[in-house]
Amino acid sequence: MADAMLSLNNVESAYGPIKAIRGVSLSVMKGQIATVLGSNGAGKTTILKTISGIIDPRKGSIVFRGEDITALDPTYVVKRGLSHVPEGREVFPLLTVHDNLMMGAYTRRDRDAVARDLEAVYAYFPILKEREKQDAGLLSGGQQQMLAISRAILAGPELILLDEPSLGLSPKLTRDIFEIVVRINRERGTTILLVEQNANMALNAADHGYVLENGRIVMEDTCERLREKDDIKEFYLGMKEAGARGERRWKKKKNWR
Ligand SMILES: Nc1ncnc2c1ncn2[C@@H]1O[C@H](COP(=O)(O)OP(=O)(O)OP(=O)(O)O)[C@@H](O)[C@H]1O
Repeated sequence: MADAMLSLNNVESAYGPIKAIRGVSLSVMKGQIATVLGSNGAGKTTILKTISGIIDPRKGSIVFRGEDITALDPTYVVKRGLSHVPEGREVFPLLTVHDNLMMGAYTRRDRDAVARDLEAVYAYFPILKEREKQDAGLLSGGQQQMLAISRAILAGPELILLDEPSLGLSPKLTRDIFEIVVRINRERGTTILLVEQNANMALNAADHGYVLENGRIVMEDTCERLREKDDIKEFYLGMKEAGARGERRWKKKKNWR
């Protein structure tokens, strides 16, 4: 049985009066990819922001590599080995591709290892090497996603938090990026927590999954088993039953079986 690298215990976070996540408990096992599925506004981004210290939770605790990191400053959390790839990438548009990557490594002193990591990300994404002297703002959306993931690797993380890498990308580019994410996990042993609306891609890439609805976890299981569940097929994989019966089932309340 793998160890939990990250655990959230009964975490609640809010924006003023709006409770965005309530009583969220989840674990990410060392060496695995875990995913949180959920539709718009379910609270996926809030979970990641709460883990990385951008938002302080109102309740609950977060343990990373055996240490309580609840509400710690994001800079400290990064130094402990946790990198966050935010939704919308947030690359520095006026810095070159190379300088964006080096921003990821700026707290590191192990220069040789940084140089090896730079070579590794250029091998995963050769287009970044080709364009290393160009401003990041000139890259396409998909290339900026590659850059954001690569910048996270340059921080030398044990765990990467990945917020909707498929956002705004074509199906082909989404597949390509997911393939590299899985390789990063398998080849480098980096643990990954991925939040996604694209359930199909996420359930194929990840080992373990959680379903988030209105800020609460309503289901968890291995991704292999989640793919076989009726509610997941219907509501997340779009495999509606045909005809009137299917229509009735579609309208009925989800009961997460
Ligand atoms: N800065 C904010 N101020 C107020 N409410 C917010 C803020 N950010 C998010 N929310 C609310 O918190 C809830 C959860 O939002 P969150 O962004 O975490 O969801 P999400 O699952 O990541 O959605 P999406 O897939 O659309 O990015 C939503 O009801 C949202 O409206």
